[in-house]
Amino acid sequence: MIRTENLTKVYNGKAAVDGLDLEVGEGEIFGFLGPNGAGKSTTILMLTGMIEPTGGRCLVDGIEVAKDPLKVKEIIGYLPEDVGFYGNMTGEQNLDYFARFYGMGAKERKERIAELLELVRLDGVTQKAGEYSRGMKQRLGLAQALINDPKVLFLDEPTANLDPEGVREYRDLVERLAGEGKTIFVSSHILSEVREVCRTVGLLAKGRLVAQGTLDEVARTLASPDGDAVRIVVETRERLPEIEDPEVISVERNGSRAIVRAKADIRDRLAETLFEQGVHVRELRVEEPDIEDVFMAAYRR
Ligand SMILES: Nc1ncnc2c1ncn2[C@@H]1O[C@H](COP(=O)(O)OP(=O)(O)OP(=O)(O)O)[C@@H](O)[C@H]1O
Repeated sequence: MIRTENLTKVYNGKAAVDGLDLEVGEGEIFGFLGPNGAGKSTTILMLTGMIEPTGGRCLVDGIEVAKDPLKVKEIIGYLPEDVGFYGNMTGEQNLDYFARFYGMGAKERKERIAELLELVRLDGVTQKAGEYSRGMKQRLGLAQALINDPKVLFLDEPTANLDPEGVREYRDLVERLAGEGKTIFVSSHILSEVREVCRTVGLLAKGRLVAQGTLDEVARTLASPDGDAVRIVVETRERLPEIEDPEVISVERNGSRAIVRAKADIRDRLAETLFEQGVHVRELRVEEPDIEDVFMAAYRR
């Protein structure tokens, strides 16, 4: 549903986004992670047709964004990092103003806006948007992003201004929208945020994609200098014998426990070998890396 090919944006001779190849499937909730300044917003601006790439291209639902930005805008919703509204108009009036750009008739606008205000829990709010708290602005931004019932939703740091209750409601909403078949692309520098809602992630650092896949896959790739080596924890009653297996990279012993680093998950074979040698296995499991740790390390790279 979303694809970038060698996507690049250069500002003042420096690449903010550097040869990005991304692929996000239909109905996915994709988390675009990276520290401040990694190039997340710049990528989203290119994907939503707000700025043009210096090189490469991006496609949304098969449409090349730079060639047909208006067509793309019809099928996407976008919540920018800093949402701006007309301060002297209510939330409803702001949405109505925005909805007109989509050529919606008065009746359709009224119904859709009422539905959206309820969805983001701003129904019944009569204040002008200029008096809104940051969290309320964020909610109104989300309603605005949904006005055209988009197929693809781009959310740039959507929880930045929300309180815990707001974050919980936002998560429920994202799940619900994904349940309707929408593709959701969320950028964040907060791992725990992405971890809650996203099935797949891409990690960006200095404009480059460091890893992509499920969170576990990404964590494993980052954790291990030899790519996707599997760490197997083995605890045995007897001393662990030498392991002769072509897939084994190294064995680190510590008393009755050992960490076996292997090119693949060889637990079944290992269990059989140890059984044949009369060694009693107490524990045999794949050690999942601590995600927080590996991401922090990747951020610092
Ligand atoms: N309009 C611009 N002109 C010049 N440089 C820019 C411009 N926009 C972004 N940059 C630079 O590009 C790099 C990436 O910025 P970007 O805002 O895309 O990062 P980000 O990952 O979204 O970070 P943040 O979470 O802080 O928004 C930064 O070094 C930034 O200074």
